Amino acid sequence: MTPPAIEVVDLTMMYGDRVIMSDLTFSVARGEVFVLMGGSGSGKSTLLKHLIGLKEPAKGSIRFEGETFDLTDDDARKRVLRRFGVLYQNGALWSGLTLAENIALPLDEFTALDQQTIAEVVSLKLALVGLRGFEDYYPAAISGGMRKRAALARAMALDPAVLFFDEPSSGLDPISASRLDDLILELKASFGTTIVVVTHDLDSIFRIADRALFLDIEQKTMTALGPPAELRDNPPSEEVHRFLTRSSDGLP
Ligand SMILES: Nc1ncnc2c1ncn2[C@@H]1O[C@H](COP(=O)(O)OP(=O)(O)OP(=O)(O)O)[C@@H](O)[C@H]1O
Repeated sequence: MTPPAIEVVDLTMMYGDRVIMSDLTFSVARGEVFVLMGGSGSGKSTLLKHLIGLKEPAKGSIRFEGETFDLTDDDARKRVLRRFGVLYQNGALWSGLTLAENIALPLDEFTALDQQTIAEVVSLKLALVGLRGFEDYYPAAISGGMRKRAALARAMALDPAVLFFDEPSSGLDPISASRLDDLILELKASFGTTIVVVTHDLDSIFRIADRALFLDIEQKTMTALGPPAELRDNPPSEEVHRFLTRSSDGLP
């Protein structure tokens, strides 16, 4: 049997002596859109850091396609990281580089492709996110939504097995945010990419998530996991009910 994309077993996350969350056990299936949700400060970004190997579990384990992260083995760690694409909250494109140069960076670093081929891959990735012809633009010359999409093209450069998004809709107007959701669904449908998204945004959660995990800040553990509409209709706790039925523009 093929292992799940990501398998988390009995994870405890800590900063210093402070426990953020404990007893987290869940799997992300290959090809699903999996949302990490919860109130502000519940530990969503911290969990994302654990999943991409930036932070070591205080307890428990995380496997990627059956392989454990060995943070002490640099080569093994790079091999796993190369299979991930990460889209950080602030996009983080290099402002002094054109979009083409930004997207070429991971290809230069991790592949032996020649410059002509890299240019072709770059154009392909830009076309994929609706930015055909924007190769020579600098990030400052395009809109916030376009910058996010360009950052997505860069995260897709190495054809990742798993794409991680940290609050993709933050700072975007509703139309640009909805366009990004469309893209997430397209990537899932066209490439079968496994996609893990941290978000507060209810519209987005109901639209894109196959399953969502709820981190409860009071209980310091996960208290719900399932398709968001099912969790809304049969909430396992008052917190989950409140979170999924609040007015969509307010935070819990
Ligand atoms: N580097 C750090 N050192 C110490 N504590 C931290 C650090 N980063 C986050 N925390 C704390 O860990 C808890 C979880 O933070 P985290 O950013 O993961 O939550 P979040 O659910 O992503 O919040 P938000 O939705 O507001 O982004 C918070 O109490 C935060 O103050």
